[in-house]
Amino acid sequence: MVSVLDKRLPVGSAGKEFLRKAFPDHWSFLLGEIALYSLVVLVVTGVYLTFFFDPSMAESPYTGSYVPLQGVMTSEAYASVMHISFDVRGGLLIRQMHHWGALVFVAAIGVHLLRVFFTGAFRRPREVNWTIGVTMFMLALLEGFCGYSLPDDLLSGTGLRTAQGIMLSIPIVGTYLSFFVFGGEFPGDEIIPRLYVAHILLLPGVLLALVALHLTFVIYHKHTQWARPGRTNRNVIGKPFFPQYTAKSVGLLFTVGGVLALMGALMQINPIWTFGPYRPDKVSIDSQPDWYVGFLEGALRLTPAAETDVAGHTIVWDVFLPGVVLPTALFVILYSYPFFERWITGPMPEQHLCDRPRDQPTRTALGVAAVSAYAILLLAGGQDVIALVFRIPLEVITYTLRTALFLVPFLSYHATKRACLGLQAADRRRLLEGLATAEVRQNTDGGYQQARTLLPSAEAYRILVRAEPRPRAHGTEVWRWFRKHRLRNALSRWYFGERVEMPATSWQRRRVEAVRAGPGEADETGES
Ligand code: HEM
Ligand code: HEM
Repeated sequence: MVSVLDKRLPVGSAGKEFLRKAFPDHWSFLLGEIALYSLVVLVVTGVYLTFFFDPSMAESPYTGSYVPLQGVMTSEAYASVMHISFDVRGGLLIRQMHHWGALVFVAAIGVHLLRVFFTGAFRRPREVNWTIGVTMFMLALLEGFCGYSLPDDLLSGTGLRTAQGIMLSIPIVGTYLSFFVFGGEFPGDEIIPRLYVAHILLLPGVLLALVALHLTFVIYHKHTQWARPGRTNRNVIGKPFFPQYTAKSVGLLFTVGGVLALMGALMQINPIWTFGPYRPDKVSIDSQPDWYVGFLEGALRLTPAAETDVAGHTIVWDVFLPGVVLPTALFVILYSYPFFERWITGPMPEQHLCDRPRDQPTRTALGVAAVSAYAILLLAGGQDVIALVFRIPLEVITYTLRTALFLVPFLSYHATKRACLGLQAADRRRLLEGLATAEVRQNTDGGYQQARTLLPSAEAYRILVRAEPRPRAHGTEVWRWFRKHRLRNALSRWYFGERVEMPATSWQRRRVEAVRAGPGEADETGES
């Protein structure tokens, strides 16, 4: 069969080259794969759910097997999810796997994004793949929100109401947008069928196409690797794709599937029967969105009320800023980050070695500050739960979190930058002083000294091989004073200005050159 195909298609040669591709090993490179495999679980479980889900908002009295709701008017959508949960064989398990899968999927993407950010894996030539990643991240959030809205229970209706409020807050076009999306007044009877098409066809279609493109780029650019003797900016050292890497990756697929099955079987999620079907006149005070929308909910809760009337239009700042400006700003920053860093770095060759976060103090500090701001907004999303559990007045929590939102990122930025520089200084000390041994030596004056050995070459290599962008001073003496260059130079000084210089004695450079030129490890395949 293989030879028949081989004679007709270029599978043999292309396949052989692909199967021998080297993939470097590191646990942090598994995060992208966890995202990939939870997406596989989502597609498989999602297809099963489509067999039973009915995306209709037509209402009728509930007649299913959950006794407390019998006779209550519900939509067909709600009744079908109740049917999946109580009557379909394995329905609740698959539904819970689907929901847990969604939570794990977005979490894996988030942590994968942070890995790529902190190791600088978005630098040339991977900027485009970063951009594709950010688009997938946005689509994943939308996909999760659409899915969460499908069961038409009180929680999903509350979420949709919030989304409509955010749409309405957009000046001038808000009302038209809301009418367009909902097909008239909220909630109408169009929104669930529309979200359904988006959820099972449109968004997964685009998402899967982008995942394919993303992985093609990973193969085309080759994967980044951590600096180790033999690993340079011009080669890739790792396990061949087949059989070693494939075996590991298939193992991970089964692990992700198994863990999600266990979670679906053992941990209840989104029990829609506790809150009942959505009714526009009812609001659930317990409602919490899925975790990945929590930061928006938190931002809405923390922003103080403020309105402005402009030419007969009311701008509701406390909804517009957190609901529209914040997510837009987040994605604009994410999209432009690699290009911003490149702009202040100036021309650099391709970068295939991962940065150690400590070697880029400003980038690492900015990342930690952003994560801390995100964590505070997420906490604010559950401010009512915190008030209830710890019996603290809601206002106290709100004011504390408002202050923390400004203070904590500022402090984390400076603390992280100091910590990175401190770690660089510790590296420098280890390079200069070597490692302490168990031997104690007596000198000619009778004093005692602990003997030291040179730092092992692998470790010296890791410390010394680092990308070394310097603050830029663009242009000639005259041009440098032009505003464009002044801003760029100032940003470059702030970004790259602080670093601990490593000793560059000739013996150390020679050692690095020696290991750099040396062969890779015996069990691994190198590829230029
Ligand atoms: C990125 C991928 C996906 C995410 C993040 C996601 C997320 C979700 C979430 C959170 C729910 C609510 C579950 C609940 O009832 O508790 C849901 C429902 C649903 N999803 Fe997805 N989903 C994804 C992909 C898919 C795909 C590919 C399909 C089908 C081809 C699908 C079909 C469905 C159906 C039919 C429902 C309604 C049934 C129900 O709520 O139990 N999903 N989805
Ligand atoms: C559906 C979501 C995603 C999937 C399934 C996915 C999958 C993967 C996989 C399997 C890899 C190779 C292994 C690894 O480095 O972890 C990878 C690499 C990469 N991903 Fe993603 N990813 C997703 C989202 C993102 C996002 C949100 C970003 C950034 C904004 C991103 C940026 C990158 C980059 C730059 C690489 C190359 C890294 C390197 O060579 O070191 N990806 N992705």
